[in-house]
Amino acid sequence: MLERDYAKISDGLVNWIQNKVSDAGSKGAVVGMSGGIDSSVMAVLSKRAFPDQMLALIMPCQSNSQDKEDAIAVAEKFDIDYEVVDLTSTYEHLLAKIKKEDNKLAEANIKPRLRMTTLYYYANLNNYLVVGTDNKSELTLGYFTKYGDGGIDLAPLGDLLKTEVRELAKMLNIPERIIAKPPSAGLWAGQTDEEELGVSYEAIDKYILTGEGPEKVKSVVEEAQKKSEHKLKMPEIFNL
Ligand SMILES: Nc1ncnc2c1ncn2[C@@H]1O[C@H](COP(=O)(O)OP(=O)(O)OC[C@H]2O[C@@H]([n+]3cccc(C(=O)O)c3)[C@H](O)[C@@H]2O)[C@@H](O)[C@H]1O
Ligand SMILES: Nc1ncnc2c1ncn2[C@@H]1O[C@H](COP(=O)(O)OP(=O)(O)OP(=O)(O)O)[C@@H](O)[C@H]1O
Repeated sequence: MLERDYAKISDGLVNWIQNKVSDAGSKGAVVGMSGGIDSSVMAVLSKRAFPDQMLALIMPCQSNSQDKEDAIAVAEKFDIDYEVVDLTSTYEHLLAKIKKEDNKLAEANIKPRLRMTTLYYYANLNNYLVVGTDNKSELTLGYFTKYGDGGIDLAPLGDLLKTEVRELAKMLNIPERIIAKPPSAGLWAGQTDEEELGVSYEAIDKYILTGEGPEKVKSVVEEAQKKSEHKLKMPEIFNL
């Protein structure tokens, strides 16, 4: 990986978030905290950017209770104002109304979309922006739910690879147990990113950085990238 000055990157990110929020005429930031590394980093940086105008939302949705405890532990360690909004019953109620057949991914993608809806409620209410947590590895692969965790106003970590976010997290003193957790979208019990993708973030990041790596990694990255191009664009418009 590239040698980087993570203290300088952290200061740059804080300054960037402040400028973007101010350019938008907004007053602060709302961040969803999952108990994972990316959102812990973004919550800590947003708190630095807006010490008194930053809210974290912890939104379990049939989630592992340890993740909620981890998110609360980070919020308390860094004195971050947070609310817990449990979306489980909302999710189950909606699914009971609309479900036609079993489809794990179609059902699971509703969870990040309910979180997005909730984040925007608080953003509207407080004149805050929704600060996302997607990193360069996820954006490159399109490994996020369209209009779910991809439905955000700012993507400050979008130029940092997953492995670089880990270095940034260490520099920010994010608790080790969060840094060490296997990355997971938490969409179903036992899901891990690396199992779903079939390759490790180390290998993915090396390939993104250098264009080199085993054939399997190349095909996973290139196919995912091609399949998800639409996720990073505005919807197609029929031009008159
Ligand atoms: N060419 C095209 N042009 C315009 N739109 C197109 C399209 N192809 C599909 N679509 C639309 O996109 C939909 C598919 O995209 P989407 O609904 O996102 O669904 P999809 O990409 O199938 O699933 C989301 C993936 O992201 C992963 N994820 C989700 C959440 C968080 C994280 C994480 O680690 O942080 C990872 C999740 O595990 C899963 O692998 C289609 O149903 C269709 O509506
Ligand atoms: N239970 C949750 N409560 C609040 N926000 C959540 C929750 N789960 C996911 N999110 C939001 O959606 C983003 C995508 O989360 P996800 O769990 O899919 O994996 P991730 O990209 O590995 O992020 P993280 O490392 O923060 O878990 C999170 O970073 C967070 O902002």
